Amino acid sequence: MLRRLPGDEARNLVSTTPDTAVVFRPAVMQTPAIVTIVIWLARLLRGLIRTLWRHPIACTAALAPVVVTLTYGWRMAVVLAGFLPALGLSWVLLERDSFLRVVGWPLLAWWRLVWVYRRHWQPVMIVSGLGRHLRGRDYLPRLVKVRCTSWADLVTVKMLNGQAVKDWTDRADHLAHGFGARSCRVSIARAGRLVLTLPRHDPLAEPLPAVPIPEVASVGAVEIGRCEDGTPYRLKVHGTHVLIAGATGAGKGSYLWSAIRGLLPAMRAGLVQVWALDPKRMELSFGRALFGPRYAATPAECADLLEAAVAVMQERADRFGGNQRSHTPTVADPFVLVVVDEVAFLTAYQSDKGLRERTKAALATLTTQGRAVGVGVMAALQDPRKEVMNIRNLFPDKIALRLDESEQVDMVLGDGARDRGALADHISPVPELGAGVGYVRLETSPDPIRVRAAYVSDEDIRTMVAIFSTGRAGAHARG
Ligand SMILES: Nc1ncnc2c1ncn2[C@@H]1O[C@H](COP(=O)(O)OP(=O)(O)OP(=O)(O)O)[C@@H](O)[C@H]1O
Repeated sequence: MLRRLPGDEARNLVSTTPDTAVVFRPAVMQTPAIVTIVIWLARLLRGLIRTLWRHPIACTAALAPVVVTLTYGWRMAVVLAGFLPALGLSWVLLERDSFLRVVGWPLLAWWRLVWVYRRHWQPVMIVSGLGRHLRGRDYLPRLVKVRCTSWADLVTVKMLNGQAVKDWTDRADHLAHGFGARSCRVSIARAGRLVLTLPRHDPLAEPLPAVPIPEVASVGAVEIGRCEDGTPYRLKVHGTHVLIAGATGAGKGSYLWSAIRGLLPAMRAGLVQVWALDPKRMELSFGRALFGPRYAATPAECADLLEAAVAVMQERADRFGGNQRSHTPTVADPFVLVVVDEVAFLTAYQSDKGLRERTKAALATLTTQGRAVGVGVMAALQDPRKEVMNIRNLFPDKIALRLDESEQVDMVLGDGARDRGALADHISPVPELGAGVGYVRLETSPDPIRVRAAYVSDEDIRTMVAIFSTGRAGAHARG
């Protein structure tokens, strides 16, 4: 008690047992001044060593002028003060990335630590309920360190003993606005430690032009757009099935077309076939020449085409059985990607029950058995409810674009995805800002990542058709 209560507060604490006149008053011992001074000096020393250890660059920048002045006189300090900015400027101009990595981001991190996070830590923790103020003392989670990247602050915190990750994910909004960020994503660093990702600006706010068509035929992961950290976003299509959910105008088309664009050289080489189901006739019909006879628009044609894909799948399964367990695309056995725009129209909205059941059965068969024999499904839909799409869990990879309701996020990405920062219901409905922006949760990681697909314009699709039919890849590859 003596250690925990500041000043003489302990002296005023009295307690009684109920219904008696017995009074307990704690004994207060005066600590000798020398002990207090030694403790404060030890703390000061510890603080200094910790600051030097954690912020070597900032400390060097602050101490160097003093050391130079004391050692070589003030003239040398002035000469260096004029020389160093020129050196720094040359470094920035010649090697910007290394300058930012070594000097820029650590300095910014130090500034943000002092000016934003330390300054607001106590009030934000207390008001959000993540810290407690008990009997004159603050019990706060520990702010361990701040790192800066080009677009976000990564704040490592040590939770209070007894706190759960959910306590933090539930307060992501408090944290974001408390520290002046648009959003806050919570991920686990290790037991008891979390990393809060607080964006300083949105690197995906500008639409991206279509990704150049690859030079080489490949069935590997296709570049679709960009991730929030600026790295290319590559979507695996071979050996999986992909479901893309988003409200009308969310930009589902740009995912379908970017995937087809990335596969174009492989389509020309005969290693990939794209089978297109276009019940709305507004999306895939634009590049119809790419699909040849494997294009369907009416519900009956769609059911027939899906059953044809099932037949290919079963024929391959019979042939491969006992010989090979995975598929390598060849001209004889190309990778078949069945692309379905607005799959709910076929599985829920169409009136013909017979066709509906045939479609559902074929889709379920393809998504459960297709990936090992080189048949994949990439489907887009607006409404992710189970009544509309009861096989959504058969798609290993899912992408949530702008959604109308917060509950729909977990329906698409799985339980807890929204708590972990997949705020698909907050994506802007303004096409320039939000179309093509989405959250992806990969099989290997529970933390959703924010991405934006490149926009494939009508002109880009026309170019793709020209390349595919005339073979002028080189002329248009960067088009
Ligand atoms: N990746 C993108 N980047 C920027 N703008 C985009 C992107 N994708 C689409 N848009 C814009 O948003 C509009 C709607 O896109 P799109 O038709 O692909 O949405 P959708 O989700 O397929 O909608 P619907 O379900 O109604 O067909 C496009 O006309 C375009 O202007």
